[in-house]
Amino acid sequence: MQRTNNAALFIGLIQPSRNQIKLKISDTLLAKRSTQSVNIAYRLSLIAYRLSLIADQAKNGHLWLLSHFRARWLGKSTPLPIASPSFRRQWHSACIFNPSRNQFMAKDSPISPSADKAFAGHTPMMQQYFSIKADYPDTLVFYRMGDFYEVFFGDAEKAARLLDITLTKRGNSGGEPIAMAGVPFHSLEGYLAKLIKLGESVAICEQIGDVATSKGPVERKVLRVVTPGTLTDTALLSDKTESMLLAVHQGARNTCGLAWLSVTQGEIHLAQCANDELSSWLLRIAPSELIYNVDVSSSFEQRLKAQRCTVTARPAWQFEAALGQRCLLEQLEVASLASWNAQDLGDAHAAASALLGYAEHTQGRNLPHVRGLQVWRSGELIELPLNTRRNLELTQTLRGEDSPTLFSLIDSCITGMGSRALKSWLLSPRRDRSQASERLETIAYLREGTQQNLRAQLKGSSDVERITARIALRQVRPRELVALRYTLQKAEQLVPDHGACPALLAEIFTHLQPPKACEDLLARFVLDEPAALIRDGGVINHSCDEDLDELRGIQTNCDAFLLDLEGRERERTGITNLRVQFNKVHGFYIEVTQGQTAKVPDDYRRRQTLKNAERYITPELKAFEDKALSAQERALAREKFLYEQLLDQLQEFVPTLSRLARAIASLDALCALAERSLTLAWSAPSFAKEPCIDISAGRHPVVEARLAETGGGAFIANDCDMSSKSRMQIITGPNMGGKSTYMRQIALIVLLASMGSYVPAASCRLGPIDAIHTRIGAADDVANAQSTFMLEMTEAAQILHSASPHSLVLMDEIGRGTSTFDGLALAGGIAAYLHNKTQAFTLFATHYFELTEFPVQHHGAVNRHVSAIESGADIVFLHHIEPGPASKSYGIAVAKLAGVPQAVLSHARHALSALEAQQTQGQAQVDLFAPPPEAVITEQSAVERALVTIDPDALSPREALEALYRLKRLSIAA
Ligand SMILES: Nc1ncnc2c1ncn2[C@@H]1O[C@H](COP(=O)(O)OP(=O)(O)OP(=O)(O)O)[C@@H](O)[C@H]1O
Repeated sequence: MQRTNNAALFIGLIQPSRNQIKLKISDTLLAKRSTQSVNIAYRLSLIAYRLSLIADQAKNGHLWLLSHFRARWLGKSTPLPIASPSFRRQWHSACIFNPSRNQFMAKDSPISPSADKAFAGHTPMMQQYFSIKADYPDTLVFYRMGDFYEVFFGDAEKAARLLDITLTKRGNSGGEPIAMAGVPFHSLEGYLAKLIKLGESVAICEQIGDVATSKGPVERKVLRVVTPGTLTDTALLSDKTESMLLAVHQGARNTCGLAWLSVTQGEIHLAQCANDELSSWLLRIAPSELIYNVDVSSSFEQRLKAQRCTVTARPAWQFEAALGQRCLLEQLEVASLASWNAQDLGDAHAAASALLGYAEHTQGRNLPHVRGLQVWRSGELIELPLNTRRNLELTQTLRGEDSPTLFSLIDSCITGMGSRALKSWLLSPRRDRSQASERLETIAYLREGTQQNLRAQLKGSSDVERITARIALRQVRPRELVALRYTLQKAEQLVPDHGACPALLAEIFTHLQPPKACEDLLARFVLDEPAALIRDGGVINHSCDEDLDELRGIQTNCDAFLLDLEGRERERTGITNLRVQFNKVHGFYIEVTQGQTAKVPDDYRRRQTLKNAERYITPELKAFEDKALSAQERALAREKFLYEQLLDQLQEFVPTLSRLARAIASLDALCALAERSLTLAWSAPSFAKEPCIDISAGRHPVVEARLAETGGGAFIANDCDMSSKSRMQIITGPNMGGKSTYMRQIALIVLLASMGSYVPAASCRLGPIDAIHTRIGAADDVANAQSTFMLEMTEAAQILHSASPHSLVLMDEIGRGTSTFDGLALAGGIAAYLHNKTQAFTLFATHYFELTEFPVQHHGAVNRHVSAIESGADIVFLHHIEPGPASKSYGIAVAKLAGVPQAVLSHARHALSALEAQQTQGQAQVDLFAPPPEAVITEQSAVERALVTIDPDALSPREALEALYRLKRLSIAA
């Protein structure tokens, strides 16, 4: 808790926002340590408790103490009465008075009296630093000192290492030189970007007091904490990716509550899931930062820590369902969560309480722009497990690059908002087709020419979504406001020129009405080309404030005034070479050469004597000097004041601007899909109720684009016809023939159709789909101690456990990671399981010829092969999928293509003939797919039969002993 110089005895609950209280108790009051003062403190604490407010200044001073008590009380059913003896006992057992701070502090507070003793020898400024740092023990504290942000001690060493800046030792505090490193204030953003990329968090501590008037160190305060999951600065964020903050709460009975948001978006997301579904949720949300309850089980914690993001434990009291529900109601300004059907999601509410608390803590204020809620339920979305995303190269290539991927191909959005919306559509397709159908209907409409106009008008639009969030958080920069103004002007022209349009588009257009008053306000207040930062001045427009105009007038009229004064003084004194001048050291002065000094009037006061001249000041010039010099400073202060006022006025437009931003994003994404469908000659898919994947002339969009780019020839389109009667394709054919490409293209077409996009095919009819699973290729996961084969089997096991008859499963060369017989046997077993039990739509590519026998006994399976022709020892790939099994594998021909030395090839050919001859001679036919014989069930033994009759709970000790003897006898007899 900050110390306060407030003269009042005490002020309680100064900021009654729901998850922050500032409980200020004046030093003088606490210094008395009287019964009265303690009682007041008790009373305030209790009010805080009764209002169920949570202080977010954990582990420090009173606020920590309150939360600590509160967490304990919550376990009890009755609240403690004011100043009851047990309250007193609790207070004294946990709290200690720290005389050097005039504060009660938690006994284990990092700034307890004992810790304070250690501060005693430090300079006042260092003491201030330590007290601030105590609130942010795990965060780098950037402490503003004039034109620099300084970091000290351990932080300095870390920052110097991470940022490659110089570590120095200066001065002396507490008997030791101070290790420090610093960065200039104007290059803060660059350094922050670097630290955030490395997963660090930074508390920005600014000078908030008046440097001129403060005695001792100027007052400083942490105004915001920049963490990887709560970024708002456009410079630190990727244009096309949201930075998500996720809170995870481990509930009772194997459930988890999830709450997440992007601080720059206006929406909170909630979900509840079973523990074993957590991984797929984490994958889908892809948080940049994850917070969890410090009390979770250690195995749960390990799972969370395995995430590739910043993971932080937060105090248990921050995860509380009742509080979370209240926070949500307040945040959304509603009386009930019923309209989202979210009133019973206790675990998610608990996560939401921590989420909102943490997000507000980092921003240093509440989040007025967050007004939307989206509840996600297991089973609503099509499952896209990690392997599927990776293998299908949806947003990243297998090498980890951003392109060429499916997303990079379809993302022709004009704005960052559009790209982000499109990415989330791609990665969160719904099982229910209504959303996809609406999008398809809109794309069809946009393809009729409208999209070109709209896209042209969207060009140059700014990121309204992020700017709006920054307005709400009062962090917006002047130039962002100008960009917003231009976008609002553009948005006015986005209104459709057509009458009837699809419902989705009509809804988008209703939100595309930019608030005219907001545009006018921006035009009136902000210069067309303002300075980058308000602190530099030159931001507020002319003629919108008289005081500012006057102050600016003084600065601009300075030259004219001085010339005028010079003329008048020359006339008055008769000194023709008299000059009025200015320098930074002495300010304004009148310079008279030594020979003319006798003519100087009485009201001239000497300012400086030079060899050849005297410099004077007059009362009039002094008055002007005061006015001119202070005018600049005052103009700057006035601009800052007016800017704050502007931000106040802009707050009322935040909800409209958020809606506008979402409308622009959706419109942009839909226009991009329309444009892509035209440019890449895609067609509209249709949806069916019965299970089917019926594609004619389907293409792999990324491979096709790549071939076109590199002049690698035309892509060969292929059909796929799967239904409940023909659910499995066994695909064989030469290496490089196109098996993987074919399988992947089917998955991509299914995904594109499910998100509501046109597809790279002549036609596509798609039944219900609940998941896309892939087992394609495998790289050793040495880091996780998994061999290629282990990984292959783990992935196969996951698919066999989770796939359903509505899933699409891609199995590429399963079993190849072990010996031929093991691999073949396993591949046969897996194919049979998928066919008989799972009954998923399965594309099963293999080099085991034996598996081409599979369809003979399994009527839901068919053979397909990729065609190739041999010409001498060479091979030509036709990439065409045809019915029936492949006749040969052409492995040696492909090796030749790859440039394997001739000697190796002849050796291989020779060995191959020998192996084939050996196989045809001595092989008895093995039925690979026959079910295993039933396990022999042996009869129960006498002991086992006797055991069944015993009910241990019903036995007395004596009877138990007798039973034991009886069992022993039976076992000897047997
Ligand atoms: N339908 C197609 N039209 C044109 N080129 C294709 C087609 N399918 C595949 N190719 C080309 O052939 C290359 C190899 O395809 P793919 O990896 O699918 O073969 P594969 O049969 O799975 O090989 P392997 O069995 O060795 O894994 C692709 O990178 C692509 O350049």
